[in-house]
Amino acid sequence: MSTPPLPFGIYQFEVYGRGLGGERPALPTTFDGLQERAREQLSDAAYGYVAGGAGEERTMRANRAAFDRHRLVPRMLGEVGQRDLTTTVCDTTLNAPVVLGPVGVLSIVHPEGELAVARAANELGVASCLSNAASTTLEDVATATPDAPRWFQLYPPNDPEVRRSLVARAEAAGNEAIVVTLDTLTMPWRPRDIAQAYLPFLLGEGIANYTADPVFRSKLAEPPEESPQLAIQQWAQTFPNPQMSWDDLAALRSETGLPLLVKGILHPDDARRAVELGIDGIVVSNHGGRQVDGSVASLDQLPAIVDAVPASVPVLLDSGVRTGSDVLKAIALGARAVLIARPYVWGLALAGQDGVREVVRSLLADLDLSLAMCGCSSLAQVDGDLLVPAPGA
Ligand SMILES: Cc1cc2nc3c(=O)[nH]c(=O)nc-3n(C[C@H](O)[C@H](O)[C@H](O)COP(=O)(O)O)c2cc1C
Ligand SMILES: O=C(O)C(=O)c1ccccc1
Repeated sequence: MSTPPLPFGIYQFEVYGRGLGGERPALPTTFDGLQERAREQLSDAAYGYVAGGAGEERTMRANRAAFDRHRLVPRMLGEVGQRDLTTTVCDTTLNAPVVLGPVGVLSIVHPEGELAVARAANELGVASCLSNAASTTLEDVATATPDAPRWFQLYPPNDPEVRRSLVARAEAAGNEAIVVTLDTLTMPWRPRDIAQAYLPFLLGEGIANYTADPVFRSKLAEPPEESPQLAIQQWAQTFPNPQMSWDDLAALRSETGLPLLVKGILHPDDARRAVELGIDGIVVSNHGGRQVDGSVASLDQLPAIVDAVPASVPVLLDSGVRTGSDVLKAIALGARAVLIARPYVWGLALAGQDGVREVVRSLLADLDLSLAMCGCSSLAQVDGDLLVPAPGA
């Protein structure tokens, strides 16, 4: 008989056990604490790039406020000694409803960047989604993630040949899904980066998937190794795609047999239209408040989008998820899973692979314990009945 896997919540006893020997966790144990420590350690430019958002950062605050407008109502005696946090998204079985979301240019916060994230995800068996704007090639990241689900995120470049080549490579590397992000077809107005006059790509960070791409390379007069500046220029011309249309999305749909999710959806009509095109999953997201200042909180749009698509289409959510109770609230409002970004990026900045692992284990432990104390032993039991509006909300 196989023994059931240890619950994620057991992590707290590991911490308390080490405390008996005088050891304390290496990292701060709250999001604000992590961010504050990272600020002390990183350059102003790198810190601002990760921490910042669009405009006055109202949408970043709106994301947090949206979680605060819902309150959980714990239920007693649910017989919750054995918990199951698994869920399924498209064809991928996840051991927990938390995915490490796509974050580009991680070399600006840690030399091991995306590789450290991939290794931490692999250790935990947690799903991760690699950004196409990574500092490491998708092939190297695939090698670092043999035992955990892995997705690839695409910003469709304005050159369809390069797009097809990236998709073919993502398939060949064994990714289980492609996530196409639609909310970043052009760089947004981000005052912190403008103040630093800092765009990491122009320094050649985060373009490894392009400089390694045979089609992209074939269009260069000289190889990137000999003329990095030329490659950067070509990337800067290939990346913006504000002309992208629904027909282009349909073309992408026809170019891959992998499950295709769209990320950045905030309106139910956009979700419906994507599903009509054969899209397999929706990520409700405002990009962590980094794109349109004053735009709606993603959590506030979640219920309408869940209602708009067939139950067979998984709806995921990101932007502002910080704690286990945030994950529960998103699931109670209809999300199949959530993505996180800045929390694990701060873990990476502070302690590389170990830091990512510690941040993600802590979140999963918090989720597992909160689930139990809400009287649920599986995610299927989490629904709207678990929530009430906060007073005044
Ligand atoms: C530094 C940084 C880089 C990002 N790069 C990408 C990217 O390359 N592709 C993408 O789809 N989303 C990207 N995102 C957005 C995240 O995937 C995610 O939607 C958002 O950050 C979630 O909000 P959170 O940071 O509040 O958890 C990035 C976010 C950050 C903070
Ligand atoms: O910085 C970002 O949020 C982002 O998504 C991005 C945009 C262009 C290239 C890489 C990442």
